Order: sequence, then structure tokens, then C-alpha cells
Amino acid sequence: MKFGIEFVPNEDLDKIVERVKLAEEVGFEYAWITDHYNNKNVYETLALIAKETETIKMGPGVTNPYVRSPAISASAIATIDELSDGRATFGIGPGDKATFDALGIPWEKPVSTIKSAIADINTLLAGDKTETGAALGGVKAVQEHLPIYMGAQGPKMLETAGEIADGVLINASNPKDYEAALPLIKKGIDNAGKNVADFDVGAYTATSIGTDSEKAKNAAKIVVAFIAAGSPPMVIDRHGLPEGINEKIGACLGKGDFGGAIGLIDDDLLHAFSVAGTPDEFIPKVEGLAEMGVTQYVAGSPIGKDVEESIKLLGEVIAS
Ligand SMILES: C[C@H](OP(=O)(O)OC[C@@H](O)[C@@H](O)[C@@H](O)Cn1c2nc(=O)[nH]c(=O)c-2cc2ccc(O)cc21)C(=O)N[C@@H](CCC(=O)N[C@@H](CCC(=O)O)C(=O)O)C(=O)O
Repeated sequence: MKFGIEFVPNEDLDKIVERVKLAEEVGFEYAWITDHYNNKNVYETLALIAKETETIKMGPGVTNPYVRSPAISASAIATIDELSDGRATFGIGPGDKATFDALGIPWEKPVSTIKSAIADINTLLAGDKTETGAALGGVKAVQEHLPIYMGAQGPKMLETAGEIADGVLINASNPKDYEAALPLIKKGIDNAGKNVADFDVGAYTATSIGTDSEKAKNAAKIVVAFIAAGSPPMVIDRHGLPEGINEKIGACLGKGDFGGAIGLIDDDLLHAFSVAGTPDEFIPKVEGLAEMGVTQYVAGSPIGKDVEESIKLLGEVIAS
């Protein structure tokens, strides 16, 4: 199992860089930086990480094809590959409606849009010209093939990821989600005549680890509340959760009643939408994801009550 870690660039960048250096030290192989227009810029954050680290791979986890053209994204990730001496990796997903509504960008045909964006980015990174005549000149990726991952959850997006990407990052923390996702990804891999062994299935989880189980679980509750509220009925049903619990939690969040939302998060919801607890509680959960075909465990927010301590504890899980 490879291990990755996610950071949201909405806080002091020096702190994020220090945390990525600590993650590198304890054995993490990937640092994924989220990309939302209202946070600090993902590529400036990645550039700082590239200059301050030696071995960890890094990339957007995940950008989207609507806010930047494929040529701008190709130039940006090739620059990170140069700065990091060949450690860049590129995560791209369809983004979400709320973002594009706020930006006044029409969100159309996400599957086709991602397919054509990835095709152009691969063309440009290979040093070739796109159909419209775009070509990179003053920047060149170090890696022969810079790996491209897709953020995906929907069935078509998952199949597309298997078909055209080198890996997938799925926002899900429970083996049941991977039991449902793997056949779709495999269908795409088979369609493209690729080898499953070459494909990286990333579990982009809501992680909360600590020496005190209760405290670790409590730290995860608000994140779980947002995930549960955004989950469709099919996912609520998959995890055997009470029908309508997503709406109930969403209603609390909608009126800013975070205490009420957190009060609704029980162990079943924690188990469905996060990996939370002590290192000893973590190891069987990570093993359970591996049994379902997950090949990269990505520790996503909140990581833990004390992030530095949690990164070190995750180092114990990596070493186990
Ligand atoms: C579009 C959507 O795809 P989805 O994979 O479910 O999208 C949910 C998320 O993956 C998406 O919002 C991501 O961008 C969210 N996301 C992030 N989004 C961000 O904006 N920033 C981030 O940093 C970020 C990180 C992230 C990490 C992991 C991850 O899994 C997702 C992440 C969907 O509805 N897909 C369906 C329908 C697809 C569809 O629209 N089909 C149409 C059009 C077909 C066509 O396009 O040609 C049709 O069938 O007619 C499907 O896959 O079946």
C-alpha cells in the first residue's frame, strides 16, 4: 500500500510545507494539494513543496478542466516537474456545480470535457502540438510520462478514469465504496487494453488519527457531517444508514447548526465516511481497503486533532 496525504491550501503555506516535509520523513510517497478558487493557489503551493522536499511526489488533488485550459494546466504541472526534478503527478476531476455557478462558468458534459482535457495535456507534455496548434516551448516535463490521476465518484467518471488515467482518487473511506467502484474502473482499464497492476486506486479518505480514540473520532465528526450531507441516497443505502439521515444532517448544516449536525454523527456514520481512531484501530481499516483493491491510502482532512502528532502516528501505520 502506498500512502499519500492531502492538504487544503487555506492556511499558512510555510506550515503546509513543514507538514509535507514531516510526511516525507515518516514515509509518505504522495502529497496532494486541493484546488478551489477561493483558497491559495495550488501551483504556487506545489512549487514551494517542490523546492523544500527530496523524494515525495506532489500534485493537484484535484484540479478541474474548467478554470484553466489544458495548455495552462500542462505548463503549470510541467513547471512543477522541472522544479521537483521529476516528482510531479497530476490530479484532475470534474469539479463541482457550486464552484462553477459561483464563477459563472457553464458546467457542461464533464466526462467529455475531462477526456479531451487529459488528451491535450498528454499531447502537450509529450512535446507535441494539439489540434488547435498549441505547444509547450519554454518548459519541459522531466518525466517521460507524467502520471495523471482522476478524481472520480460517479460510474461514468470511474470507468473513464480506468480508461484514460494512470490512477484514480476516490473521495471515500469505506471498503463498501471500493467494492462498488472497482468493477467500473476495471471495465475502463479493460476497454483500453491496459493492465490493472499498472493502475493506482487512491482512497481519498477523511482521516482522523490520535492516541485517544474518542478525541480522534470527535475530530472527524464535522467532516463526516459534510460528506454525509453531500452523499446521494444510494450511498446512504449502501452503508445501511437510516434513510434521510443525509437530509437531516444537511438541514442542520444549512442553518449553521454545526452542533446539531455533529450530534447526529454516530459510530455507523463515522465508519461509513471516515477512518478514525488510534493507530491500532487504523491498521485493520487500511487492510480492509487494500483487500478491496485500494493501492494508495490518502490521509485527507482533518488528519487529526494535532496534525503534526497525527502525521507521526500515520508514520507508525506506514511502518507496520
Ligand atoms: C460529474 C460527476 O462526476 P463525479 O466523479 O461524481 O464528480 C464528483 C467529484 O469527483 C468531483 O466533484 C471532484 O472534482 C471533487 N473533488 C475536488 N473538487 C474540487 O473542485 N477541488 C478539489 O480539490 C477536489 C478534490 C477531490 C479529491 C478526490 C475526489 O474524488 C474528488 C475531489 C457526475 O455526476 N458523474 C456522473 C455523470 C456524468 C455525466 O455528467 N454524464 C453526462 C455527460 C456525459 C459527457 O460528459 O459526455 C451524460 O451521461 O450525459 C457519472 O460519472 O456517472
